[in-house]
Amino acid sequence: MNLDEITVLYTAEEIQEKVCEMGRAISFDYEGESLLVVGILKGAFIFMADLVRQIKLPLQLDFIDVSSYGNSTVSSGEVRIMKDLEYSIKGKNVLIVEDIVDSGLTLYYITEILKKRSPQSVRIACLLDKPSRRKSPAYPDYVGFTIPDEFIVGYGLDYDEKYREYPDICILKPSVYEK
Ligand SMILES: O=P(O)(O)OC[C@H]1O[C@H](OP(=O)(O)OP(=O)(O)O)[C@H](O)[C@@H]1O
Ligand code: HPA
Ligand SMILES: [Mg+2]
Repeated sequence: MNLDEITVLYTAEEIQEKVCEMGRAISFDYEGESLLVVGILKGAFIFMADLVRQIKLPLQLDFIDVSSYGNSTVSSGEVRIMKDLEYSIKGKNVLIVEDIVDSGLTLYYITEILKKRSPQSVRIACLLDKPSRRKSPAYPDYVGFTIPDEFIVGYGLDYDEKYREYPDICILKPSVYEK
């Protein structure tokens, strides 16, 4: 990892504080109910691991893997399911957990698919929201940080599969990908 390529936007401590806040809000809103938490691989895996430990409700986990970016910083515009959910979501309260909503295409595609499977409810929790780049209607219910139009890495987010393990949320310098 080359630290000259990145600038810290939110530290690991700031992220934990925000994730605790989101966990409290979700626990409050669904009090007395149970949740099926659906993580979108791979980017959401770290956020999901931290978030579920802050949700004080009975819950189950499942994962779906879609891809639209490949090794680029711009969405290809085409979303493909690489791995579907293991369990039925019929009659369940589904909470989709996503690391970032950028063009909104991934989330729009996934919510449309899941809504057709007769869940009791579908809500979305995303850590980062980049509304300036939206191309599809995607309305997250729980948002951690609203961020500017920068390419972000760290805390699960990658550029060309690098930086996912970095503990802070960072801006990737454009000189890295504008070649
Ligand atoms: O709002 P959008 O423009 O669709 O972008 C957001 C999606 O793009 C990234 O995933 P990606 O498809 O790169 O796969 P990954 O999670 O495995 O990194 C990110 O994790 C979100 O899932
Ligand atoms: O800013 C981003 N960083 C990493 N992955 C992404 N996928 C969409 N936007 C981003
Ligand atoms: Mg993703």
